[in-house]
Amino acid sequence: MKALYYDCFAGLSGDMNLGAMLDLGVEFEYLKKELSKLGLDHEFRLELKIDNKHGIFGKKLDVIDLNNEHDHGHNHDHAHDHNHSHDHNHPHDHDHPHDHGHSHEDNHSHDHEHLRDFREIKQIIEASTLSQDVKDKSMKVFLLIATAEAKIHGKTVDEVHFHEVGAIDSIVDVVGAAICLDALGVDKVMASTVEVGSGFVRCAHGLMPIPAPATAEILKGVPISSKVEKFEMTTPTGAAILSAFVDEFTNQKNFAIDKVGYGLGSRNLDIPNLVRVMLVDLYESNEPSQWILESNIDDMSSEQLVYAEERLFNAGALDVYKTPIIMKKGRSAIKLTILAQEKDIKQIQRTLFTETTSIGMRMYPVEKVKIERRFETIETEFGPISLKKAYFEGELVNVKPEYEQIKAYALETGLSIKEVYRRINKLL
Ligand SMILES: O=C([S-])c1cc(C(=O)S)c[n+]([C@@H]2O[C@H](COP(=O)(O)O)[C@@H](O)[C@H]2O)c1
Ligand code: NI
Repeated sequence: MKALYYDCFAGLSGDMNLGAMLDLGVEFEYLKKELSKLGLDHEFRLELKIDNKHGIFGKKLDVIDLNNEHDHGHNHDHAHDHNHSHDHNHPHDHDHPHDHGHSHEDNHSHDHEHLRDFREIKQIIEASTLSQDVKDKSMKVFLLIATAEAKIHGKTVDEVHFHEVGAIDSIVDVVGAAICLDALGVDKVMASTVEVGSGFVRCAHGLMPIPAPATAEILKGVPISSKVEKFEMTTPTGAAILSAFVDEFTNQKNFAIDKVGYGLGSRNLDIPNLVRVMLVDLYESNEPSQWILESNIDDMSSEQLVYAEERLFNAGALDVYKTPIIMKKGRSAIKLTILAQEKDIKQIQRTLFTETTSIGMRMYPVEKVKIERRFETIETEFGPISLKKAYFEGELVNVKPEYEQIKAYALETGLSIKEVYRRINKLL
C-alpha cells in the first residue's frame, strides 16, 4: 500500500508543504496549470527556489501576491486588527492602485487589503474547474481553519476572513496542497508528532502564544511536541493540512521508503527548518499498532472487576489480564492490563473509567511478534484432532493439539486428560 509520511520534527506551514510536494515529484508546471483553474492567475505568481538547510537541499515555494507587489506602503507584518470594522461585503473601499488587466466587475471582488471571507473562498473554489476531489479536499482544510478562527473570535464560520499573510497565499497553500495530494495518489497519509515550537508570535491580533490559538484549536487530538524555542513551527494552515489529510499519527516507521522530499521553511534554526515527506510502501503484514493500557486498582470487589473485564472485551480489548501487586503503604492491589488496537483506545478508556474505580492509566505502544502458524488435522484412536504448528524462520518450533478437543475426548472416554495427551503426543 502506497502512503505519504510527514516527518514534522520542524512542524509544518502551507509553503513548507508545497515545497515538499514539488520535491517529491509533483511537476511545478502541473501545479501551476491546476491552480490556474481557480481563475486567480492575475493575483499571484509562484516562485520555486532550490535551497538548503544545514546542507539538506529541498524546495521552497513562494507565493508572490501581485496585488501587494505593487502596493507600496502596505505592510503585511502588521496587517490589521481583528476588531476592525471592515465590511467585507460592501463594494471596494478603495480602488486598486494598479491596473492588472482585470476588471473589478470580476465575480471575485477583492479590496485593497485583500481580505476574503470564508463564503467568498467557498464560491471561488466551487466555481472553479478543479476536480470535485480537489474541491472537497480544499474545502475540508478551509473549513477547519474557518471553524477554529470562528470559535476563537466569537464569529460565525461565514464571517471569518483570511487576512494574515494575504488571502491569496492561503488559497494557493490550501488548494495547492489538495492538488498535490491528489496527484500523488496515495492510499493513506501518515504523520509523526507535530512540532509546534514555543514562545510568542506577532499576528494581526497582536502577540499570540505559540501554538497560535487557531493552530491549537485545529490540532486538538493530534500528538504535538514543543521542543523548538521561540519560534512558530506549525501555522494554522500547516495544522489544517495535517488535520484534514492525515489518517494516522504515528512515530513508528513500519514501511520501506520509495522517495523523500524536503520542503524548506523560511528561517534558519538550530535544527533544519524543513518538513521531510516520504512516499512509502507500507509492509503488507503491517498490523495496526497495539497498545498496553494499565491501571492499578486497590478498591474494587473481585466480582465487579470480572464484570469490568467482560465490558473491556466488549469494548474491543484484544486481551485483558490481572496481576496481583503490592502497592505503596502495603496495599494489595490488582494491576489490570489491557492489550488494544489504537482505534479502540477511546472506547476502552471510556469503559475503564466508567466501570472501574480507576481515574488514570498508563499507556504505551507495544510491538508484537507473531510467528507463522499452520493448522493440520490428524486421525487418532479418539477421532480427529487439530494441531497448531508454529514455525520460526521456516523451522517447526512448536506443535500443540487443540485443548478443547482433548478435553472432550477425556470426558467421553473416562480416561484422564494426561492419558489422552500421552497417547496423542506419541503420534506427533
Ligand atoms: O486564520 C489564520 S490563517 C490565522 C489565525 C491565527 C490565530 O491564531 S487566531 C494566527 N495566524 C497567524 O498568521 C500567520 C500566518 O498563518 P498562515 O497559516 O496563514 O500561514 C501565522 O503566524 C499564524 O500564527 C493565522
Ligand atoms: Ni480582520
